[in-house]
Amino acid sequence: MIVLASKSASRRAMLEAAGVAFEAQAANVDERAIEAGMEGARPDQVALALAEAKALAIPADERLVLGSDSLVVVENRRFDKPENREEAAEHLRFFSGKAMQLHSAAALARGGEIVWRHPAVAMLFTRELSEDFITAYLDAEWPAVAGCVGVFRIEAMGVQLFERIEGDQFTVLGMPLLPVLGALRDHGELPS
Ligand SMILES: Nc1nc2c(ncn2[C@@H]2O[C@H](COP(=O)(O)OP(=O)(O)OP(=O)(O)O)[C@@H](O)[C@H]2O)c(=O)[nH]1
Repeated sequence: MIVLASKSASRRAMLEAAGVAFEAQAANVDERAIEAGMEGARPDQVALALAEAKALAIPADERLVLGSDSLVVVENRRFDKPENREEAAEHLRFFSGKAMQLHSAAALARGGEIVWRHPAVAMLFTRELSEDFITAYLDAEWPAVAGCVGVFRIEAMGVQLFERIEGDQFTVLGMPLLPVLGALRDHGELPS
């Protein structure tokens, strides 16, 4: 059985639906401190570093530990999860009419060493969002989207934000599940 170093309901749901046996433990990682030390790094490098830090944060003897991280980039600005509803509205106003890169990375650790890592990115094209829409959207989706980078749950009303999406659906949900399953097979955690 692997350890999922995450408090993310979306990541847990992906592994459960895929039939992966796992135990979830939140990883106690200071994400802001790691990001602060990576000024100038590419967003895929930051997401990978955070995924690795989470995977390494759980002492699990010889069990595989899976860490993952997602972040959003719009016009070279990086966005984490909104702190409050006002910030969520600000994020949505900025995203309006723009292309959003959603980086989701994953890493596996065993015995305190990273044994596999994978960055992934999806492109989401946000339509022009009116102030009335933003208010009605947050009336319906706040605080459910407080834990979601990009201020959306694609499987819920978040889909109304976009005109077009390019990329893997799991990357959008927060973890590149297909490469993760391949790595679990390679490490004997899933039948080939
Ligand atoms: N339900 C849902 N969650 C999403 C979606 N897109 C991104 N997320 C979530 O947004 C969160 C991104 O924040 P992270 O810092 O990577 O992860 P976290 O939620 O803090 O959880 P940890 O893995 O414990 O760090 C993750 O939980 C993603 O699963 C989506 O479309 N739907």
